[in-house]
Amino acid sequence: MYDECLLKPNLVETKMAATLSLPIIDLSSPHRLSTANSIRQACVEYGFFYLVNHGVDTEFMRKVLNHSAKLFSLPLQHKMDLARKDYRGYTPLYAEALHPSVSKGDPKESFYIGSVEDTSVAFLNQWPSEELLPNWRPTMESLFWKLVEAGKELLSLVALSLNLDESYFEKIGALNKPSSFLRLLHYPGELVSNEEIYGASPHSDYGMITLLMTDGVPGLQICKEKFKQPQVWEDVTHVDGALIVNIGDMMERWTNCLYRSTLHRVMPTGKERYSVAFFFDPASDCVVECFESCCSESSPPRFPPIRSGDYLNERFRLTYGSERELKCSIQLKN
Ligand SMILES: O=C(O)CCC(=O)C(=O)O
Ligand SMILES: [Fe+2]
Repeated sequence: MYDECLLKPNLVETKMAATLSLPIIDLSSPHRLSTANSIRQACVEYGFFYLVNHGVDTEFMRKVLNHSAKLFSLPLQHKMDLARKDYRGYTPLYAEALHPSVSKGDPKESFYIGSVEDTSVAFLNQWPSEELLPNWRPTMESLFWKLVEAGKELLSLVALSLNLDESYFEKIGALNKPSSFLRLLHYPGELVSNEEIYGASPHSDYGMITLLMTDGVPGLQICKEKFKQPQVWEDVTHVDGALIVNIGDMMERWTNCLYRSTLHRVMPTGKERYSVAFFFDPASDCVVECFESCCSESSPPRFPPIRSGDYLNERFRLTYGSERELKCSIQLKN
């Protein structure tokens, strides 16, 4: 699917990347049809847009990023006490690459929080103790709930944008215990070697939609035409108070590639950077099958139906290997 030359970007080309003006979508607008139309245009053209009035206020976003910075500044041993298990917890530097064929992991550390909404899995989450990081867990739980709320609201507009009933995703069971994940990210910033050409290697997200919070430090780039060579990368700048939303691979399958799951990456700038990604994915038993409004006789479905859980498991396996492999890579590094 990816060309190898993608992995060796020319740094000159990178520095000269053009800056995009992505569409801004107002989640609270009463003009739902025109908002849905703008979403459609954004998803067809970019697969990315900014979301404003989404219910997570700027002050709270700052608080979340501060809490995230506190976690990552803990001594490594404290963080390793929360090492990732069942896809939840701390992942150290270089332990994973978002592009499956990058041999060395990405120079970033992350902390994963799985659904707090689904009580059958919420207990799997790992939390720093209240003594170590006061108010950390309630802050992240509150963020989780706010993003679930924003995600559901946004999906009703996405359904409308595809000429479907506003409650379509609910009706097909996608939102009944959605498999959502928060990924707190820290890119340390200092360039350790010339080899480290990425903060996060090129990838598309696997799921339905991603809502991303950034701290203002640049680095995020997108490539609209993932199969075209040479690839053209454009900068996505931070907009204060806005979330950056992107379409994932499952939504691309659902829409028969009408909506793009756009390739993106994070380039290192030498500056420390924090971000928080919220992956809002369908419930695992929801079947992802081309929407009727997205196929016709002349444009038949390009992908067979697939259970969301099966699809995600396979993508996770390719990215993370098994949890056993993760433990080995951690031991080697300490
Ligand atoms: O850190 C960022 O800005 C993007 C992160 C990202 O694309 C991801 O975690 O999937
Ligand atoms: Fe991503």
